[in-house]
Amino acid sequence: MGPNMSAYSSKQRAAPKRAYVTFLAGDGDYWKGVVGLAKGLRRVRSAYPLVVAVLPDVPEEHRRKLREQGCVVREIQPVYPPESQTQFAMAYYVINYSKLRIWEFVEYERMVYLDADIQVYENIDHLLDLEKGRFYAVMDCFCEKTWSHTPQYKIGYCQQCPERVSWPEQEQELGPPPPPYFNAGMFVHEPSLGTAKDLLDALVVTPPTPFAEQDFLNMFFRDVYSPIPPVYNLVLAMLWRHPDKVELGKVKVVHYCAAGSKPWRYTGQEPNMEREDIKMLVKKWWDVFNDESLDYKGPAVDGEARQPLRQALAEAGATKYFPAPSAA
Ligand SMILES: O=c1ccn([C@@H]2O[C@H](COP(=O)(O)OP(=O)(O)O[C@H]3O[C@H](CO)[C@H](O)[C@H](O)[C@H]3O)[C@@H](O)[C@H]2O)c(=O)[nH]1
Ligand SMILES: O[C@H]1[C@H](O)[C@@H](O)[C@H](O)[C@@H](O)[C@H]1O
Ligand SMILES: [Mn+2]
Repeated sequence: MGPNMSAYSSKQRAAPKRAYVTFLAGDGDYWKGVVGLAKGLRRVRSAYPLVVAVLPDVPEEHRRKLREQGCVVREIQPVYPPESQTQFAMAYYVINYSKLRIWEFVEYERMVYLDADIQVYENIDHLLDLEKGRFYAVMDCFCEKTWSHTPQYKIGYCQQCPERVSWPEQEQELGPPPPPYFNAGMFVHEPSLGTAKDLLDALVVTPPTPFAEQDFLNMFFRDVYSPIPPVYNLVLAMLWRHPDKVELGKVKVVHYCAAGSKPWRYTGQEPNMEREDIKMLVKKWWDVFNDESLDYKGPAVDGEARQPLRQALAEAGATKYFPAPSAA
């Protein structure tokens, strides 16, 4: 190796490796979300690449579309929920729990995770400079019907406006007020094989609950969770549930998670979807997706990264915690 080459590699080693990461499962249309996100990150001149953790069921044709947009495609193995309770909701849990694999991406020191139904409208690279050792994410809203199984919803309590209905102090059955709860569509995390192992160890003894990995991550990171402002993950229901808490002009990241709001499936038929702000945000997403000037023009991105961590995992004796599925 010549002197230039070694200088280059030591420089590479010195630079902290950072990236955005999203997740893709299945042969449906979520790849459109990932392409939109890749172009959105380019539009705001993010300094870091977008890694896509793909499950084995993502067809090659879709992986190619992602590489053509400059994404780093990394195949991950599915994470299965603990046995029993799972049967009819199996696919849902496998999809969501598999997100936990991103803690295995230890060639990156720090990552911002973003769901595929998220778009970034202003640069958020500074999130990667936050103090390490904490888990950063935006607090969720409990007001939509998706929350109807919870005591919060039943008494009309939402952490976004605790003053509306305060948590009953006296009532024994509800217990203490719930700790701050984040939406897991966006968060800042530090990959680590130790944490990856702890997550999977905890998962096998945790019965699945309705919000799957979101509930699980909320439990797991409860003591290190630091809320960040809602502009980093606008959960769309905030627009009609807590309009006083949203300044739409300042929002940096939009999460198209409300029922009927995925831009690539939008019909305008579902409740609240006829709102002008929603129509504007859906159009804004399409404008980025369709903007050819945002297509990737850099050097061809290599085929699948060869999973350098497989070796590391084996050395750490961790493979038994990430078993290959028997058959599904
Ligand atoms: O068929 C699918 C379904 C999901 N996904 C990936 O999984 C992510 C999560 O799914 P959704 O965005 O459709 O779901 P929500 O935004 O309603 O999900 C919320 O609740 C989920 C669990 O209920 C997760 O916690 C998720 O992170 C949180 O934002 C998607 O963005 C996408 O990245 C796929 O790739 N293919
Ligand atoms: O992750 C879920 C999901 O995105 C729902 O659509 C939303 O109503 C919830 O608040 C959120 O926790
Ligand atoms: Mn989502």
